[in-house]
Amino acid sequence: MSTLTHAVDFEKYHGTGNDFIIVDATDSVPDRSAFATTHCDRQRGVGSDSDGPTGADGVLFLDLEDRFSPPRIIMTLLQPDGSVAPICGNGARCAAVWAMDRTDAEAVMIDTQAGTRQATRAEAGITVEMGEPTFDPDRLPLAGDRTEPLVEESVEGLTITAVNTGVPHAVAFVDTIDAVDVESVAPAVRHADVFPAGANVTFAERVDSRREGVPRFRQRSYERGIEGETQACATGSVAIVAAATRLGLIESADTVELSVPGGELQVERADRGGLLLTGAVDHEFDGTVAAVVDD
Ligand SMILES: N[C@@H](CCC[C@H](N)C(=O)O)C(=O)O
Repeated sequence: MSTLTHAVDFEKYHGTGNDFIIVDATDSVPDRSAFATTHCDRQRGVGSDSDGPTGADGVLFLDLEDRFSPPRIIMTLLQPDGSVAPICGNGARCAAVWAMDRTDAEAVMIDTQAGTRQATRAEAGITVEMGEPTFDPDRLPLAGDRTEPLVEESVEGLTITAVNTGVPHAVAFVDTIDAVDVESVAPAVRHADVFPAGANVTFAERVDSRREGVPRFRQRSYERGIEGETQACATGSVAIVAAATRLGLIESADTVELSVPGGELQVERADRGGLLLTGAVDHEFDGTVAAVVDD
């Protein structure tokens, strides 16, 4: 057997700092996990001619089916550790722009392992359906035969509420988010026995509203699969809104603003149920990298 390499074109996008390498899924990448681990590396991964390596938070393999109206995309997110994430809210927004630029459509349907989500162009970027969060222990999942949701319990010394927003999140409300040493505190919770599939760990601080009647939180998230803090995490933003609503910290969430390290996100309740997330998307650069093919 010989080892060959095959050139793969990519485009690099970010949604409020959560950044992704986008590859057309019709391009042959036999080992997607290895491809993601290699090219997401922050020191040696993809980069632009001017800035050198940037790496990424993941690789989105997108299969565009433009015979449908609205066009559909089958989205598969490979993370830097080689795992597949069922959904990614910021990735979905990037995928939507990628598809809209190819089709001139203003709306697309995105098929993910967590369900189909519609994305539409909005004044502040892209709005994507995020579905209905659940606290159900079986659907999180939580370990054992637990029947009660995990709400404001101490796990590894951190008081958290567990919610699944397409992926599992442990949400901790804190007084001063800048004082949290995320990289020290989060890993034990992310790997806690109560989360058999692991969990993302999202910290939230309630801050003064900028718009009357619109609650506002600052957010920092430590992501499973990246094993570090990211600039934004959309499923985490939705998790904060769901947990804050359940705990009575906010009234029924018509609109909530989230300030993340990479920018601003907004969560709203959708007319047809579930939550919507809106935020900006930027196209960074394009390039070509190698995928290994065993012959
Ligand atoms: N960054 C994402 C979430 C990606 C999935 C997550 N790391 C997991 O493995 O659960 C977002 O914007 O939602």
